[in-house]
Amino acid sequence: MEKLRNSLDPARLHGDSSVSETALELESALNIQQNPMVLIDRDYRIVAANRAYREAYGVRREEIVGKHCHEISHHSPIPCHMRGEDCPHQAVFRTGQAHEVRHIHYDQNNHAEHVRIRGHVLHDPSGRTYLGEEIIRLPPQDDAITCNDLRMVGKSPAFLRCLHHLEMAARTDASILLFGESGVGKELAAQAIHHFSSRAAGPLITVDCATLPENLFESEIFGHERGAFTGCVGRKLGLYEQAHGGTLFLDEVGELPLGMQAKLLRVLETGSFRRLGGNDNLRADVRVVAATNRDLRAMAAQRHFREDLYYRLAAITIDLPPLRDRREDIPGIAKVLLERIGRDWSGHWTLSREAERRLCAYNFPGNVRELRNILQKAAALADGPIIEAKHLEFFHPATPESSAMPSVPAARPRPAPGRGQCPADLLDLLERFQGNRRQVAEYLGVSERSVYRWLKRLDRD
Ligand SMILES: Nc1ncnc2c1ncn2[C@@H]1O[C@H](COP(=O)(O)OP(=O)(O)OP(=O)(O)O)[C@@H](O)[C@H]1O
Repeated sequence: MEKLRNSLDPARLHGDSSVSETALELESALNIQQNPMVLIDRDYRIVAANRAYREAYGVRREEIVGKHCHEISHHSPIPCHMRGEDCPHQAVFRTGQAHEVRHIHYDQNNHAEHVRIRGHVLHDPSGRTYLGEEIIRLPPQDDAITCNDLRMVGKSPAFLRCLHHLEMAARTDASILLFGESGVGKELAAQAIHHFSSRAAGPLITVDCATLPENLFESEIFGHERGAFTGCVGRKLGLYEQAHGGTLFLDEVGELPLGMQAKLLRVLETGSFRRLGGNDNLRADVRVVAATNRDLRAMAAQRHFREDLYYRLAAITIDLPPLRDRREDIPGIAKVLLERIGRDWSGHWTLSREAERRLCAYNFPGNVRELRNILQKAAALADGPIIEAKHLEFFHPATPESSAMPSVPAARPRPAPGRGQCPADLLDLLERFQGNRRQVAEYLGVSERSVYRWLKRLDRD
């Protein structure tokens, strides 16, 4: 870096005559780096690039020096932060701090690859700042995170920004609150955090707060000793203790009744607990990730959620964008979901161009879960391997062009299904009520917890 710094002589860099000579000198300094590296000025112009960079992107020196970085790596006429991406250039020149992001870069043949970019801050002798971008190329299988055969797919700026936040947050040991609509991928995001964290080799334990019965809360979370209550045989480790050395995922934390919130807060604050019927104060080393589709701050203002618990859970908050705000991801996710359906049903389906266009225009109130539902039905209806537009059944065929959503039919309560039974058309109802589980529950005359439990079961089937 020192050699590089010395080469950054402003008189030579910005003088007319010796730019290429200086670029060559800088380039030889950059060649010390094995990873592709490029030096960029405040105006997004490439000042020099090392050999590894030129080879990775299939470009000659004369083709890139003096060009805008976004033209070369993103094939875009505008800087990537203007397209919604987290841009190291912005961060370095605004804050003067090093910055790391995950992006998709394109080579000369328009081949996309996932990269991690480390943006270093460099100063020339007169104090002028430059961005030194070191590019770490990620292996192809890293374009999706594989967790228990579930893949988190996407390449839109909104998705990449979210993925980047998940990765950065995962590296800390702080508690993380994931916020997003139903079906948007919060559980997958929690798995991704665990996977990226230093606790990845430890357990990931999920607590479905929406379905945990109040009377079993303590024994489920803290465990119990033998004979702690009538009918209790043997000792049981609680979920909190089981998560020792790993991550505890509190799904649907907004559904937790106030009484349980107080008990949860106590263990999160002290890190210590007792099994039911036990006398020992035990400790577990646990990182907490929570998820909700509720506005917990508004709930706290109405005293439906404890404010102190909110702050304990939300050291870092990450919003997961709804699918309609990242439409570019729809074809890629649909492809992966169809592959999965094909594996499960021993078949093979792809989308016709028109079917893909229709999907990309749809609003998806139920997000990725709804997309999967639509594709499953379409695969069942298709009489060959190609899914046509006519096979796609939308409850809300609203498109961005006709953005007014048709109103939801009047929610006259329907007789509840058999006790504990999941109605066959649950996913259709979810679509009809625009992903609103509370309205589905009211319509069915069951608790929201039941709807949540059925949905989770469907995800696992
Ligand atoms: N980016 C993605 N790529 C591929 N599949 C996804 C993605 N996001 C979500 N899914 C799939 O969509 C379904 C719903 O995801 P998930 O259960 O994580 O959503 P959620 O936000 O936790 O929903 P809820 O709030 O209703 O619990 C799952 O089958 C999941 O595998």
